[in-house]
Amino acid sequence: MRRPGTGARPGPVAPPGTGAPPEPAVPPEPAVPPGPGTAAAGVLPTGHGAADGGEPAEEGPAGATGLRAERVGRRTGGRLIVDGVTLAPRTGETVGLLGPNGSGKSTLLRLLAGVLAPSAGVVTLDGLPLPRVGRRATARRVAAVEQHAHTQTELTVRDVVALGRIPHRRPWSAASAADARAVALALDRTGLTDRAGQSWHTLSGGERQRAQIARALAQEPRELLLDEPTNHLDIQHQLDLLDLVAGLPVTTVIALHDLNLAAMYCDRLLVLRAGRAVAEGTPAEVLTPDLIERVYGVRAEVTHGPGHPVVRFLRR
Ligand SMILES: Nc1ncnc2c1ncn2[C@@H]1O[C@H](COP(=O)(O)OP(=O)(O)OP(=O)(O)O)[C@@H](O)[C@H]1O
Repeated sequence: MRRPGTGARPGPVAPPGTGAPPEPAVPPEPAVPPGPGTAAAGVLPTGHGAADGGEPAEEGPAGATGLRAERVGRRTGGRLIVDGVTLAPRTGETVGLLGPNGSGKSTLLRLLAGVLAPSAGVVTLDGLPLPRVGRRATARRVAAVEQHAHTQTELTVRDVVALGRIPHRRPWSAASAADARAVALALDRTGLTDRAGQSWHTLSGGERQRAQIARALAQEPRELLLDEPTNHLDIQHQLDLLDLVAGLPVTTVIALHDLNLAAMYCDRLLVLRAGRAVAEGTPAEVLTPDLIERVYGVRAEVTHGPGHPVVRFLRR
């Protein structure tokens, strides 16, 4: 991810690590059931199969790296809600997903995470379709934070963050010192260390959001999928969170509504409208008054200072 004003890219990708998308669901009703049957599934890492003990990870074709969506489509209720979208983030970059409400951003992220199965096209990890990668192996690579986490279970913040370690642990094994370190580091990076013992249910919306990010960090992913992660955050925490993500040596796909934050923090943008990709490129290439009016129906001025474009909306 780019740090605002620097244009700097992160270094090499971190060691494998993390996270867990659930086994891709199979049509006709493609939502994959949440993680291994626990009431905490709502806050579980997307897809990590705690119960699917260690299937060997298959190797993909040489040279194919990272998470890619190739011409993916998703039909739900007789309607194509994602339609032929290709997304191939380069290693270490941050791709912003933009588009109006209902344009398909969350659905695309869920397809990338393997939470939903595409009804057309394919999502691959290092060149292998996700179903062949297996959900546990995918979970060690890909962490996803959805918009609304929930759980019926009484969990502390530390418990929630520790869920991110499940893909790395052998079934039924106790947490290791490395697990404890990863959890402590994730809590620290998200400013939640002093909330670690607090009940999840008593957290504010913004604190829950940060706890979910901490859970994803504890997964130590190489690919991070974030669905409007700044939603509940005050401006300081928005910037802190995006700075944090910018400093991670991971490839990130992030759905954002704030065009200026997208311009500040993303290397590339993909704009969706009615499920289709309508623009892709750098923020300076994509964020034009014409595009903003066509996609959002809003007039805007765009100025190009050093670093990134700045969008100013005009009254109708
Ligand atoms: N399970 C479902 N059944 C029927 N329609 C669905 C289902 N899931 C999503 N949709 C529809 O698909 C479209 C895309 O939804 P999605 O949540 O991907 O959009 P989005 O771009 O993330 O929206 P927002 O910015 O409001 O979060 C919406 O019109 C939504 O109502």
